[in-house]
Amino acid sequence: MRKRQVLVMRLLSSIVQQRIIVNMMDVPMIVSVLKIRESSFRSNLWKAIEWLLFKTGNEISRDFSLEDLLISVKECDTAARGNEAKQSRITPAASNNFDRKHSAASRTHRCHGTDSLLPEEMVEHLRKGIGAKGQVVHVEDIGARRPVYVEVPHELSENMRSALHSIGITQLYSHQAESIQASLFGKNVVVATMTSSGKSLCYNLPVLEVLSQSSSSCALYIFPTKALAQDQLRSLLAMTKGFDGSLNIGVYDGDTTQEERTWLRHNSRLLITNPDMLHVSILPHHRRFARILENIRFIVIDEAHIYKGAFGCHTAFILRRLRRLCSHVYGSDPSFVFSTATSANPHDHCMELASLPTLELIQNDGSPAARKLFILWNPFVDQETVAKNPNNIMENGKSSDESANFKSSSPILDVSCLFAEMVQHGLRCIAFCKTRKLCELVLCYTREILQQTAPHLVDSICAYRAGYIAQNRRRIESDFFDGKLCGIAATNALELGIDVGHIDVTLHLGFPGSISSLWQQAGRAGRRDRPSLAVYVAFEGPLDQYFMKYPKKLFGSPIECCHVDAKNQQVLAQQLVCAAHEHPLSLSYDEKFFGSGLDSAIVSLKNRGYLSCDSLCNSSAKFWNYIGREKMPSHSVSIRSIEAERYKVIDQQKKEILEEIEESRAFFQVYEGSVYMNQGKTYLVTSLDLSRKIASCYVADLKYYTKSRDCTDIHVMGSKYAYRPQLSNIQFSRTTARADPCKVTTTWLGYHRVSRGSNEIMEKVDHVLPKYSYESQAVWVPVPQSVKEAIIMKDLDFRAGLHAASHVVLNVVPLRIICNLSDLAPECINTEYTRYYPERILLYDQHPGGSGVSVQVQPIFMELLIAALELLTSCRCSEHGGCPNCLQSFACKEYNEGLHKESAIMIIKGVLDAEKL
Ligand SMILES: Nc1ncnc2c1ncn2[C@@H]1O[C@H](COP(=O)(O)OP(=O)(O)OP(=O)(O)O)[C@@H](O)[C@H]1O
Repeated sequence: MRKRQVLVMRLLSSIVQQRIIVNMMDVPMIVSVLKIRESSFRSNLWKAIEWLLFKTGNEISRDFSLEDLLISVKECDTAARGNEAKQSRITPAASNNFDRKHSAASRTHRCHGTDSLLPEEMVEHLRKGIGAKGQVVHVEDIGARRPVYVEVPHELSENMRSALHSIGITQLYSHQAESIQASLFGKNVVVATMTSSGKSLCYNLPVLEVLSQSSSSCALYIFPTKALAQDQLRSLLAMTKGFDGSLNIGVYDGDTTQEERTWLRHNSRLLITNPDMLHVSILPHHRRFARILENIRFIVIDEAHIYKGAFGCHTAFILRRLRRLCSHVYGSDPSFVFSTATSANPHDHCMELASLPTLELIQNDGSPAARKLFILWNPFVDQETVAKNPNNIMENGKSSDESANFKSSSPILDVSCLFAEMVQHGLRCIAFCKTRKLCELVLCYTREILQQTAPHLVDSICAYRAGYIAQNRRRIESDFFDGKLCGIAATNALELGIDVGHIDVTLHLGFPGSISSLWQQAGRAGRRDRPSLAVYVAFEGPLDQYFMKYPKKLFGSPIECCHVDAKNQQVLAQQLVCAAHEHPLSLSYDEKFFGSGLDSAIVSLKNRGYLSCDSLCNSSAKFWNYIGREKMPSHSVSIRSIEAERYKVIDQQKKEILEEIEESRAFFQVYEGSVYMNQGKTYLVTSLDLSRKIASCYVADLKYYTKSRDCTDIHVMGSKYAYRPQLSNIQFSRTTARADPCKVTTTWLGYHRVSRGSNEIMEKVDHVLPKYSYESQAVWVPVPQSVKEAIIMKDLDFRAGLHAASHVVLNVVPLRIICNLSDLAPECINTEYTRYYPERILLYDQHPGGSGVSVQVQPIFMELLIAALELLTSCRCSEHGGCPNCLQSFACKEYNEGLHKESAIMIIKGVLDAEKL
């Protein structure tokens, strides 16, 4: 009783003290929560206090906020009804899932130890500790690989040998010697060996050898990111310390000052750049680079596997523009060296990328690799799995069956607990997360855990993702390298080979989209000769659960192909305009670079007023000159589908820029009233200035998060208009999937404030923002009218069926195509609107300009429908809204509302039947 009194006193004083905060926040919000609970509030007050005490381990000295109490009232009310697993209205988006389980999970065992552990020891530690419920469903032991060393080839001069010595290398791996010899022989080479297998030396040694033999020879290095370019500059400068000063190695990118640019153009012999810079600066102004282009001996393309999708397609044409200028204007014929991650087709991919006649593939990896243990971790482990697994006997002798009714079921929480474990036990770790938001959440929750288990380590971890300003990213990279940080929650921005020093463990929150990407990420740990650990934590989605069930499919499957579509007519047209601006086009000379589509593309560009020619010559000898209106056509061709318009997110207290965010994301993430996360801290956004493109926010400890209310319309261009408000009467006699250009338009309605504790909507706020539109590509198939009628006859929800069908097709795409799932989105039907939606199953490329995935999906659409039907009919869930194993989707813009499984089954069957007609 004494405890109760103390607590109530503290609670009341806390409420009084928090009045200002309450005022600053949102009084209506608090009142609305109170109203919802009015009837049961008093009777539940004591229960809530006890609940709060229980949650915080009887820590009566802690201050509780009013919101803590309100949330506890709801929690204990829910728990008392024995309904802890109650679904909130908006399950199961990842963050919600976490929040729903967070309070329960915080009561589970946490390790407070900080003794050093080796990666192998960590496996047992996890099995006995936070993984004692059987979450470790598989451990793949990937044995060590012994190095195959060879002598440094005699073709390399004494100068190169001493350069190697200066960086501590006396012997080469066999693949390095093989590729160096091929390059010195003048061949085009692609090196496709494991991560950290010393691929950089494969190009650095032959390039430096040739450049030091001839004082005019030059080389161009192309890296996909600025960070990699800087990393390479550091390695090259270290290697060439003893060289004479004539190389003048430098980075020429968007961060290079005008003076440096001029100096590099005049003096550099080894220029490091990126495809964007080639596209908008170097090629359009090629005369300024005449010295380099006349003497160019090597073009090096690092991380070639990155060049796929729309970016890959543009880069392929940029390389063709570069090669043609070298050939037609400067009389040079450089050799290519590609370095790429292992894939099923590195040779074909790189040949296509640069349109090369020959290319030598080097893939017999001679580098050593230490042992790696690869854990598959399933937070959704069921009794059956646990019972079957003999490893799941806990230390105290109890079979884990006894606790199998526990489902931790929060991958985000599990990754956060694992992250904290690694850091606590001295293992340097990267936690890879699929999205920026997940990355922030993992950081935030890991810090919360460390606050309880090892507070001195809270600041030793941070997040790393796109959006942070370059200066902050460089600081994080060097702090990690120097050991000031021991863990990073990262998106795939850290998947590429930036050297951040030794890493012991990689955590993978969900399947990253391709097996090759998973290996690429896991390869970041255990570089050099130390054993390492990887832990793949599954989401509840079908693909993750499939790999958890059948680990052989993950570890035994060949790595996927990497495709670049250098025949895309839209991209060809855009790039030909740029090429013609640089140097007149000719059918006779340029077909070998641009392919057989050149002729018709030239005619079309002539008709559109971009090209003209001297009409006296015959068609193949004609030269086509650029006559378009834009002074610099490359400036209007976006090669990464990256939007030029960005919003600055500013911390109004510290007056510093936290992030620069793309316009399309800004309206989802930093609207007025939204809760925004950065480096694990939560901020409240106070304004979004559309004219200055600035979002202002301040740090706020909020117990709710926000979800934007919006709806996205897809208008397939060239087809019937998508959103006419009346029913369509078009009958489709036959269904055939099509890939078409489309216009994607998002309309904002407002947002919800959602409680972090209970996941219930606290308040619905309306607001208006300008609509956001962009052009993209969609793949779609019409649904026959007869199917619609049959569904309506059965009194099922047709719209919800369409919505569910597009989800489930999206869910099976990764079974057939290597892609980043965030590239593609399903057409989601908004439940707030009751207007007409076209009868179709549709997926679209999420990035402005399109990423090329829809086009890849089109020929296999029917196979995907068959797989989707299998998935739906084999899933035993009985809810209309399905489950994350079948039709729910992370990508759902409507938070998985308005879905209907039975209706989706009828729709997919109907489309497949119609296709057979
Ligand atoms: N012959 C060698 N003997 C010993 N160490 C080597 C040798 N070659 C390279 N290394 C070292 O191996 C490490 C990895 O090299 P590097 O970064 O070039 O690999 P990579 O294959 O390009 O990596 P990533 O796949 O991440 O791009 C470096 O520290 C490098 O110094």
